[in-house]
Amino acid sequence: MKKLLIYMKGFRKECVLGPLFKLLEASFELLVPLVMAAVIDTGIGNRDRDYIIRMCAVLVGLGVVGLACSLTAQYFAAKASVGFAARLRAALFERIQGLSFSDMDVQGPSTLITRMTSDVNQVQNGMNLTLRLLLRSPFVVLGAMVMAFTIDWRAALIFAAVIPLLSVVVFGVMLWTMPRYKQVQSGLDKVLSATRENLTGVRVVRAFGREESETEDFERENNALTHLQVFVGRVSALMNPMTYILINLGAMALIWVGAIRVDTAIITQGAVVALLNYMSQILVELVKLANLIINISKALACANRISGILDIKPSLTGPLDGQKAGNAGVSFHNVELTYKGAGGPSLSGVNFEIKAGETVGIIGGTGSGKSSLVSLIPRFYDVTGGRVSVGGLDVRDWDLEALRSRVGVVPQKAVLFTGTLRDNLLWGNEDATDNDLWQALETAQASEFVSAKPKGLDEPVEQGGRNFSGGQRQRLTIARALVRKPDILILDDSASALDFATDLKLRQAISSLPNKPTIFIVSQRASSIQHADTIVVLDNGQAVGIGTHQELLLGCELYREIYESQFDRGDRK
Ligand SMILES: Nc1ncnc2c1ncn2[C@@H]1O[C@H](COP(=O)(O)OP(=O)(O)OP(=O)(O)O)[C@@H](O)[C@H]1O
Repeated sequence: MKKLLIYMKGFRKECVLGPLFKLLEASFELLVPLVMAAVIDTGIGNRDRDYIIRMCAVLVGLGVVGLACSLTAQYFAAKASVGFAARLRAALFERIQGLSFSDMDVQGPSTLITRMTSDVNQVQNGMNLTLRLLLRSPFVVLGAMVMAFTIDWRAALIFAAVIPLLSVVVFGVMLWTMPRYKQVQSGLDKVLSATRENLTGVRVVRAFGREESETEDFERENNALTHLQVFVGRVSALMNPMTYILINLGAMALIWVGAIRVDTAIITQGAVVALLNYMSQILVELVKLANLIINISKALACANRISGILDIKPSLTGPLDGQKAGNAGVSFHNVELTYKGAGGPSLSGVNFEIKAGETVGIIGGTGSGKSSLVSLIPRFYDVTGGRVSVGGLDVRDWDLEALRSRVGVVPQKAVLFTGTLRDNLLWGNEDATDNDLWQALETAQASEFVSAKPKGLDEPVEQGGRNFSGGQRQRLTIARALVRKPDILILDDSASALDFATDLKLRQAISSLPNKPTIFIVSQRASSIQHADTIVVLDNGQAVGIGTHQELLLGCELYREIYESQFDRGDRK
């Protein structure tokens, strides 16, 4: 938490004024029982109507001023805590943007979303309550005790007996419930992640008719959470009757002792009422204090989890004076890649060299390592053995930004972002003109359907690009990469949803680009890569064949099998 306090910088005034106004409010509250005592003793005792009205006006005044102080404190506390949370979210977002794919794999997107949302909210809530109540509640408890002892220390001895008992009940329930609330939180996390997974995969769930079993699974998790919540709720609910029993016993004792002392004219009736008021003020504040402690401990746990993310040292950093330019030739030297936490290597002993402007086809069965191989070029992952070079230089010696600005990547999953088509295409190069965008769309075989849209480049893109078909999304992501005019273009199975004719036209258009990039085409279709200058055949993370189509047909059994199986199906073009 300490580390997070740097994000409170600039809110010093709010952190002082918030609690200060809360203390002022509490001071006015502590005066109320005294005024009430005066109304009873002097006003009612002497049947002095004017005095009663004056004192009632004082009570209203105290209430209004107290309310004003409370609202002011709330304003400062909210300003500081909301500002703190906003900065924290921004810092988290920036850190997550800087994480490597490897770091992201370890954390997982669900965890990162939880850190950015509910954890930050919890910390914001904890900060707000701390600013308002951390000083106020103990101040009222102490103040009310002092006032009670000043009124009549003998009668106030009842406080000395009741308050420790009250504290035992309130804090005992708090200590018991705190760890259970943690279990509730983790149950809630489970329900949330089940919901998220189910909603993201809703089409698959329906396609496989899994609605019933998914509902059953969900109900099981949900019922477990409900049982735990009800159980914890019941125990917490015991707190109120127990504290009220104690407070009423205390009140009875106070009235009993007070009556005797009023009879013997040691204290007045008003003083007894004031003592009763102080007792209930103490009760309310003890309950608030217990809630505050629960909230602070929850906030601290969340703050530690947030710190955990902020503390991650990005595992990928480029040297500050790294390589910024070079030709677009790519070479793999004895490359090995083992993902963090994976049992074995996903790539091993991969060697090949590609000259600038050549086209490389990468083919192999599912899970053979095709995506892993191309992800090493823009340094999405670092090799765990050997080296990958671009322009003759190890990618780890490149300035990371410069390296990535030269590579256009079209990932397997076509992802578009909410906005317009233009917004999405400008991701490739924000300075691109409309003419550049249309050229990229033309090459990506997307200009026809984009120009048919009523708003053209200004056509809205809904979340995830769901208002476009799979094939249209693929072509738009290819256009986005082309807008960058990359020196190296990686198409990771990005034409899988296109028909053969469109796929062919796309490859021809890319190959005839004026400054033809070095192109990596990952595909399961032999037809997509057979005209490449070099084809790399992967099997179980190893390059079992490297050469041209003709060479591989003669010398690589796996390639021949893939080709012939597709040829037989008539896939060949
Ligand atoms: N982020 C990751 N963390 C751990 N293991 C991974 C990760 N990505 C891929 N793998 C593993 O590495 C191996 C190669 O995966 P990769 O995605 O490169 O295969 P692929 O040939 O592109 O497969 P496909 O054609 O199905 O997309 C697989 O066994 C996969 O389980």
